[in-house]
Amino acid sequence: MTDEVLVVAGAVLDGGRLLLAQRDRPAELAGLWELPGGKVEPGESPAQALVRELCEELDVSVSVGDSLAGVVRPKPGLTLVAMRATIVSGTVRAVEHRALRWVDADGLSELIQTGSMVPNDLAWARELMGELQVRRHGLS
Ligand SMILES: Nc1nc2c([nH]c(=O)n2[C@H]2C[C@H](O)[C@@H](COP(=O)(O)OP(=O)(O)OP(=O)(O)O)O2)c(=O)[nH]1
Repeated sequence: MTDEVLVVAGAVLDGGRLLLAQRDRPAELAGLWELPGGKVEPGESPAQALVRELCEELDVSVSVGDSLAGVVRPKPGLTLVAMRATIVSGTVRAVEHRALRWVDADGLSELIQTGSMVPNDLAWARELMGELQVRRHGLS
C-alpha cells in the first residue's frame, strides 16, 4: 500500500499551437490554465492513464509520445510528469474543465506573465513556449 500519487499531464500540440484547459476546481486552482490529465491509477502506465484521462476530459483519442524534461514534485507523495500527445480522432470539448483554448507562443507567454497558469506547470509552459517559437519559425 502506497500513498504516492503520480499525475500525468498531456502536452497536446497541433502545428504551432498547444491545448490548454482551464480548471474548475479546487477553489485555489479554479480559473487557472493547465495541461489536461490526471492521476495514474493502479495497474496503469502513465501513457495508458493519459489516453484514459484525455478521453474522459476532452472526448478524444490520442497517441502518446515522449515525456517533457521537467518532473515536478510539489510536495511529498505527489509527482507530476507531462507527455506529448497527438489527437488521432475526435474534436476536443471541455467535459470536465471550465474551458479549453489553443495557444501559440505569444498566447502562452501572456498566460505565464499574467499568472494565469497553474503554478506547478510553469516549467513545462516555458519548455513548450520555446518549442512553439521554434515551430512558428519553421525550424523543425
Ligand atoms: N491534470 C493536471 N493536474 C495538475 C496539473 N498541474 C498540477 O499541479 N496538477 C495537480 C492538480 C491536482 O492536485 C492533481 C491532478 O488532479 P486532477 O483532478 O486533474 O486528476 P483526476 O481527474 O485524476 O482527479 P480526481 O478525479 O481524483 O479529482 O495534480 C496539470 O497540469 N494537469
